[in-house]
Amino acid sequence: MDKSQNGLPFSDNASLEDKEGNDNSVTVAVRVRPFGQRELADKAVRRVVSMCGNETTVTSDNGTIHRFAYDFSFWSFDSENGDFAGQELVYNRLAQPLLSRAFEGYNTCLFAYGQTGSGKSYSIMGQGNEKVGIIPRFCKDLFFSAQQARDIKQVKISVEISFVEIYNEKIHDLLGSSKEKSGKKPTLKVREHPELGPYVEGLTTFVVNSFEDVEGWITLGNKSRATAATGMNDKSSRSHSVFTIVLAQTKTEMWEGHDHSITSKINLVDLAGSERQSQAMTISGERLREGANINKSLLTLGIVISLLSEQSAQNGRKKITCIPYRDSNLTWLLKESLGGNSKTTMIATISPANSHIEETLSTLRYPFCVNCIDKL
Ligand SMILES: Nc1ncnc2c1ncn2[C@@H]1O[C@H](COP(=O)(O)OP(=O)(O)OP(=O)(O)O)[C@@H](O)[C@H]1O
Repeated sequence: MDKSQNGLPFSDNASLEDKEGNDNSVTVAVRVRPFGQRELADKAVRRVVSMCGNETTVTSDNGTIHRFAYDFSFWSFDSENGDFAGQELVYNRLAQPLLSRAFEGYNTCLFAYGQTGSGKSYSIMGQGNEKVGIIPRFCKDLFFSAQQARDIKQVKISVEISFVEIYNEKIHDLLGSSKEKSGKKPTLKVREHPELGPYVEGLTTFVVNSFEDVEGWITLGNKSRATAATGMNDKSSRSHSVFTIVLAQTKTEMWEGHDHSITSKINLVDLAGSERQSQAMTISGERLREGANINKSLLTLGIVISLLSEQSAQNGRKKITCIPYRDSNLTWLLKESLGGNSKTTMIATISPANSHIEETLSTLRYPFCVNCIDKL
C-alpha cells in the first residue's frame, strides 16, 4: 500500500464547511482535461485517470492503482459523460463560494497547479467567449453582487485590481506601462507594511467600476505575460501570475454615526508549470535557473499550505509559529491571503494520458493535500 500523504483518514475530507460547521481553510480539487493534439497523435496513448465521486484514480502500466480523495474531482475528459464538468460547473463549485467569502470579509486565494499543458490557464482564464474561465466569471459576478449590496444594503463598494507575474523570483507589473532604458519592464520588490502586511512597491492598481473595465485590463495583462517555449508546450508559461482584487465595503450606521469598513483581498493565481526540468527539456543555463526558481516558489507554497492545513485540522489548538512565507516572493506576497482570516482553494490540473503519468502522480502528491489517500 502506498502511504497516505499524512495519515489523515479518508472521511476527514470535507468541503468548505466540515461536519462541525467549521471552515476548512484549504479546499482541493482535481480536474482532468481531454487528450491534447500531441497525445492523440501518439498511437500508444491510453487514458490512465478515472474519477468517481470525489476520488481520482490513476492506474500505472504495471497495474498499480493510486487513489486520491480530495474535496472535488472534475471530469472534463469528454463532454458526452454525464459527470462532465465544464467551465461553469468548475467556477460554481470552486470560485463562487470564494466570492461569498470575500463579501463576508475573508481574504481568499485560488491557485491552479499542474504540469505545463495540463489546463491551468484554461481553468483560470479560459479560452475565448465560449470557454470563459474563473477570473472573468468571478469579476462578472463580483460586480453583480456589488450592485445588489449597494441597492439592498446601502453599502458603498470599491473594487481595485492589479496583475503581476513572478518570473525567476522577479516581480513584474502586467498592467504598468513603465519600462527601463533597456526596454524591459522594471523588477518590483515586495515590502512589508507593519500593519497592512506585504505589498508590491510601485505596483499599478486600477479602480474598476464595471466588468467591461476589468475585461480590458485582463486582456492587457494576458498579453504581457512572459512565456517561453519548452519541449512540452510551445506557449508554456514559465511564470506565476497573480490577479488581485481588493474589495472594500463601507456602510454608514445612522444611529452610530460612523462608517464600518471591511476590506478583503482575492488572489487568483495561475502557477507556473510544475514539471521536472528534465521532462520539460529545460536545457540552457537561463532555463535551469528558471526551473530552480519555479520549483522554489512551488515548494515553499506547498510547505506553507500544508503547515496552514495542519494548523487548521487541529482547529487552532496547535499554533505553528514559523511558517516560511518569506522563503519565496510568491508566498511572501500572498501571506495575508494564505494565513489567518483566509480561504484557500487549489485546483490541480492533470492530463489523462499514460505519457504523463509521472507528472500526474507528482501533481496529486503535491503537499497542499492534507486530506488525500494514495493507496493500492
Ligand atoms: N478542461 C479542458 N477542456 C478542454 N481543453 C482543455 C482543458 N484544459 C486544457 N485544455 C487544452 O489543453 C491545452 C493546454 O492547456 P493550458 O494552456 O490551460 O495549460 P497550462 O497548464 O496553463 O499550461 P502552461 O503551464 O504551459 O501555461 C490548451 O490547448 C487547452 O485548450
